[in-house]
This record gives sequence, C-alpha cells and structure tokens, in this order.
Amino acid sequence: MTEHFASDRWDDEAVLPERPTDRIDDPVWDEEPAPGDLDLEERNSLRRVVGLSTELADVTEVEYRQLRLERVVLVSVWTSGTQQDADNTMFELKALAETAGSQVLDGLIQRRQHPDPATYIGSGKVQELREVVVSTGADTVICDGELTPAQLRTLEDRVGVKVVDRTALILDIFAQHAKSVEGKAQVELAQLNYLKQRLRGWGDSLSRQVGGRASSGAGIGGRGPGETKIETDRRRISHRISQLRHKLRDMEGTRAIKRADRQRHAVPSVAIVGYTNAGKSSLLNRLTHAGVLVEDALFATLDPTTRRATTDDGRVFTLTDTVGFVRHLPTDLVEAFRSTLEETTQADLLLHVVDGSDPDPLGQIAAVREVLHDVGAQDRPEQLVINKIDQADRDALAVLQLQVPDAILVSARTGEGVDDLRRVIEERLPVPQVEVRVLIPWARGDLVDRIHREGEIVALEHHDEGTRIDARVHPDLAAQVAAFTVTDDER
Ligand SMILES: Nc1nc2c(ncn2[C@@H]2O[C@H](COP(=O)(O)OP(=O)(O)OP(=O)(O)O)[C@@H](O)[C@H]2O)c(=O)[nH]1
Ligand SMILES: [Mg+2]
Repeated sequence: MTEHFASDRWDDEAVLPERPTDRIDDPVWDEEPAPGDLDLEERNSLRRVVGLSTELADVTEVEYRQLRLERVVLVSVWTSGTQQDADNTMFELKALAETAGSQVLDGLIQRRQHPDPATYIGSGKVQELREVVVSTGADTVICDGELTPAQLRTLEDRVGVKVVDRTALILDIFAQHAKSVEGKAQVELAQLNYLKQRLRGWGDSLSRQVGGRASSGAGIGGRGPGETKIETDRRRISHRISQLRHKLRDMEGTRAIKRADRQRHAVPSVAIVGYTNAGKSSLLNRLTHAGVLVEDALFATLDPTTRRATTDDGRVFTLTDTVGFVRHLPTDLVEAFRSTLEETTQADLLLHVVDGSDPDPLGQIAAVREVLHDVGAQDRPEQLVINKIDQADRDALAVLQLQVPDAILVSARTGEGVDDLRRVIEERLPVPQVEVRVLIPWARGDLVDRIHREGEIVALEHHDEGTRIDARVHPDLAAQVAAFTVTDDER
C-alpha cells in the first residue's frame, strides 16, 4: 500500500467516517455471508482506514477529496407525489452520480410514508438492497436525501458496502469542480461542516464501544483513545473552519469592492440563474461570446463569471453566470455559496433560465425560487427564459407557455429567440433617471464616451465647440457633466 493510496483512502473516509477499529473483528460483521472478493476488498479498505484517520492533522486534504464512487446502486424513498415525480428524482440522482464519475448499476425506489429513522428504507428492504448490491457487484449505495450518521452506519453494516447520501454526493461534485480559490474554500467549508457532524455520531458510538469492551471503563477510564482522537480531530476541524471563514470573509470584501465599483459607475447588472444544466453558461456565451465552459454535466460552473455586454442602443451592462441550483441543495452549500450568490441579490435583473426539455420544468422553477429566497434575492426583477426549445417536446412546450406566459423561449444552441431575449433585457434594464442637456468640449471626449456607455442618448449633434448631447444619465454622471450644461438660448 503506497502512501499515496493511503491518503486517498483517508479522503474517502472524510465524507463517510466509519467506526475505526471495531468492524474488522466485530463478530456480527464476521458472521455475515461473505460476498466474495468484494467483501474482502472492503475489509481491507476498512483496515486501511483505521490507520489513516490519524492523518486528519492535514484537514486541508478534504479539499481534494473525491469519493471515487465507481459502481453504484441508487436508493430513494418516495413519500409523496406521483410515480412520475419519483422517477424524475431518480433520474436526477443518476445524473448527479454520473457527474461525480460513477457508473449506475441499478436504482430502487421504496414507497413509505416517512423514511425509516433507523435504516432509511425500512429494515424489511435492507436485505433486498443487499441482494441487489451483491448481484450487481456494486461497491457503493447512494441514498437520495440527507441521512443521519446513524442511518448511514446502520445501512453500511447491514448492506456491507459504502453508503453515502445525496448531500455527500453533491459536496463531492462541487469539490471536483471548484476552480477558484474562493470556490474551493467554500466547498471545503461545507465539507468540513458535514464531516464534523458525522464525527460527532462516530464519537458517540465509539465511546460506547470502548466502554463496553474495557468493561471497567465507566467514568474517566471509559474515555478510550479513539474518543480522545475524535475530539482532537473535531478541534482541528473547528480550527480549520474558522480559518476558512476568515479567508472567505476577506475574499467577500474584495468582491464587494468590485461590485461597489460597478455600482458607482452605474453599470446595470444582469445575473443568470437557474437549475443546474439548464444552459446558463451557453446562454451567457450566446449573449456575449464569453467562452465559458459548457458541459453536459451538473454543476459545471461554480465560479461566477462576469462579462460585459452592450445593448443595441449602446448601453453597457454586466452579465454574470452563477452556480446552478438543484432540488434540496444541502443547506451548508447554500450557506457556503451565499457570498457568491450575493451577486444575485444586487442584480438589476435576474435571467432565470429553465430547461424546457426537462420533464419537470415547473419543479425546477420552484426549486430555483426557493434558493433565491434563501439567499435574499426574491425581490429582484426576474425574467423567465425557457431554453433548449430546439430539443423540447412541442406539446410540452405549449403547455409550459400557458403556465408561464411571460417567459421567453430561446435556444442557446441554435440562437432562436435570442434576439427577443436581448430586446427584453434592454427593456427591463434600469434606465438612468437624470435628464441632462450639455455641450461637452472636444477635450472631454471621455465624458461623451461615458454618456454613451452609461446613459441613454436622446439627441446628439457635433458642433464646432464640442458635442451637444441631450441624455438621461445616472445622478453621479449628471453631477460630473453639470459644468457643461447649456441654457435654452445656447441651443
Ligand atoms: N439542445 C440544446 N442543448 C443545450 C442548449 N443550451 C445548452 N444546452 C446543453 O445543455 C448542457 C448544459 O449547458 P450549460 O450551459 O453548461 O448549462 P449550465 O446551466 O451552465 O450548467 P451548470 O453550470 O452545470 O449549472 C450542455 O450540454 C449544453 O450543450 C439548447 O438551447 N439546446
Ligand atoms: Mg454553467
């Protein structure tokens, strides 16, 4: 076992802390029918994890952690809604799993009133799940939703392979995709928060086991070395969390300055928001030739990209691409990306992009609006944009159009409807309010440029002495050109 491998294993451990020492010689575990090599490998890897968890000293490794899920079985509990809804959720989970790099072997949906508190799917179904896992040769089970540490543990014990939840999966995708220093820090923070909660559960069970085994172990003596280590780990994690929070606050400050700068120059801003994979980056590229990464993968974009664009009448505005949303985005991630999404709370217009070819566009719209609400952007002007009309079903599209009559239909791929969209953006961008009538001397061409860019020109004439302009501009610019105001008799 190489050192490199070792740290990889620890990385896996980060998201799915397992009980460290007890499992290998746990008699119950040994009695389980061995599903061959897989089980053997699993035990080996567990054994490896034991030694490695001490390496938690370097918590920064969480940043680079990947689950490396390979062959997975998906499980979801279906509590309400139609069969179709349940299937859609499952397909989304599949897309998420594939984005994380895994091969989906099978998917099981369990109908229940509530997820089972002990085993999520209900103890009767666990055996069935185990059979599917063994027969497909899966190495991982991914559960939809967010499971408690105890549920994850119980399922792992009884199914015999690694079990992760949707939250861990999404965190993993974010970790793989984060590019900027800030994005990485945000994901790491969310991962550490997730990990910290899991450590707590782990600590509880450990202390019980240690106490049980060294049966004299009540009171002080009952604090096994494992528990002490966990507490050390938790302290380290807490320390790292507060470091990251500091770092992020600083970076947030820098961004706020940049944003304030744009605001002072009164450049209107448009933020492109929407469900992951809706085509936000494609649309940004279409509107600005920005060359932003477009991928048929969820969460391709994690770092907000801002580009300048110009309306037909020459006004400059900014367009910002944002991280995609998804149903039940882990709260920690919403929290972590709050600063990134702050862009949206300041935007003059939100372009809410919807994948018109998705089976449940209204569900996507609702999920996105929920996140917008969470970050405090619910009162921003919103323009719905139904994208991918080239591949959407015509009938479904017609129905959708009735449901959201104000939406604009486009295809970022073919360019269809994009001109309409430009026109609507232009109409909905805030128009500068102060009317000015000025004669700008030739030497101040910079001011003429600014009026072009930041204001709206009503009339323009070239005179011998300079440029005569009637325009509507923002108050800041109005003040700067005030010295060149013309009176009626100069007209
Ligand atoms: N057929 C069709 N496909 C599109 C259209 N717009 C985008 N796509 C495809 O949809 C996929 C996702 O596009 P992106 O632009 O990366 O979507 P996004 O919303 O930025 O996704 P994330 O950043 O992952 O949240 C890519 O495979 C695009 O080629 C469209 O109008 N028609
Ligand atoms: Mg994108």
